[in-house]
Amino acid sequence: MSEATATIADTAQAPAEGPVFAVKNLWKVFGPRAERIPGDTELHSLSPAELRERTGCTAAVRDVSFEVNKGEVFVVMGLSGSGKSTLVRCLTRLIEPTSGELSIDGEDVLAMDKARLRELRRHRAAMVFQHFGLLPHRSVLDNVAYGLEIQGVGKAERRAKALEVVEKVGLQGLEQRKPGQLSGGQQQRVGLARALAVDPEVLLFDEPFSALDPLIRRDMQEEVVRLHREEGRTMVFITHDLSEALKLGDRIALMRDGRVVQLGTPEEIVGSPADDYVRDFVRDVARADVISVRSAMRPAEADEETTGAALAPDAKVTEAIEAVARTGSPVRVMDGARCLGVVDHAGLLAVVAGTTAAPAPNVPGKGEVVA
Ligand SMILES: Nc1ncnc2c1ncn2[C@@H]1O[C@H](COP(=O)(O)OP(=O)(O)OP(=O)(O)O)[C@@H](O)[C@H]1O
Repeated sequence: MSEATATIADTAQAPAEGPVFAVKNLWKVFGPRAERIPGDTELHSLSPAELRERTGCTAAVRDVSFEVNKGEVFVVMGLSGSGKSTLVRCLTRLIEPTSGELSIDGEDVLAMDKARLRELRRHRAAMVFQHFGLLPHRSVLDNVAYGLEIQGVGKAERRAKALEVVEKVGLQGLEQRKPGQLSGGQQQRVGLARALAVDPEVLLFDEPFSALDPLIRRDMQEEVVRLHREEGRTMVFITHDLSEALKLGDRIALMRDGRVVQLGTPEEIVGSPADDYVRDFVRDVARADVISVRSAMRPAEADEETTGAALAPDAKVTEAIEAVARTGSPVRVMDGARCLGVVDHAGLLAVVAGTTAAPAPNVPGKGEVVA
């Protein structure tokens, strides 16, 4: 008890080095006497339909644990009804978890009072929704400044900040338009700018692009990648779209029936699916776009270390295919001046055919000596 109190008090001064969000054994159960479900292990093995039949309850989030690290894009992916929205809404208690532990920067979210929660949602973890929630009678600029207005920021300051983020998301020139005079993609940019204006520690995206047409959607995904690259802001991104998850995620939590069935990098999920469900999910992914040359290489023979095209260890196999096809020789995988190995025709084909061993997390990496 006292330990928890100390943690909360300490966060005021101590910049957190640990994870941004830490979630442990989190449950959200909807239905009558929901709170009895997490503790009743006999019920845990039931399918959602059996659980509903036996108890009248739906376990939207079942015993989920993970951490979101500072600066990463953490994607929550799964089919409709798998529990993504419920899970992410639990992070700021827009939905009240049934049980488990939840903290942000070491501060217990479940212990927060109303004022602290409001502060959490307004300043620390801003949400970008699929339905942009824009105020129709306000200009773009005023919509963007809205979050600052409710924080009580003065007019001149919020205008300056709003102008800055409007430019950041590529809406300059449209500041005085009303939302109804914008395309769907532009409206989504306003929603994004509004969330960015309050300079939150974490941005939470709830399927923000799923209503957009494919080309605009791609633009917006690139926008997120760019913003992330420029700012390094922590992001939690919900999507049911695998290619979006693979494109944006540093790590992906793949959900099924309220559980996280696999948590890993795109490469781990595609290269070593945890079970048949995940394998089936990723079956049609172009593996060469996701698997890195680090996972496809073999040790270099003596003369191979010094000649031929070179790629960084995280380069994708697609790039190596291009280089091998062009030069006809194996490509060196270089960590700075050090040759970690080479990728040749056989290694590349094995990735494309899906016959490579799973990408091992312990393949030679930075700082390791390669014989
Ligand atoms: N308020 C509620 N009352 C009862 N059941 C709910 C409630 N909200 C969600 N559920 C159920 O919880 C499960 C998870 O829903 P959730 O909306 O989190 O899934 P999702 O993965 O976000 O789906 P989608 O992609 O369709 O938004 C579903 O079975 C849903 O029917």
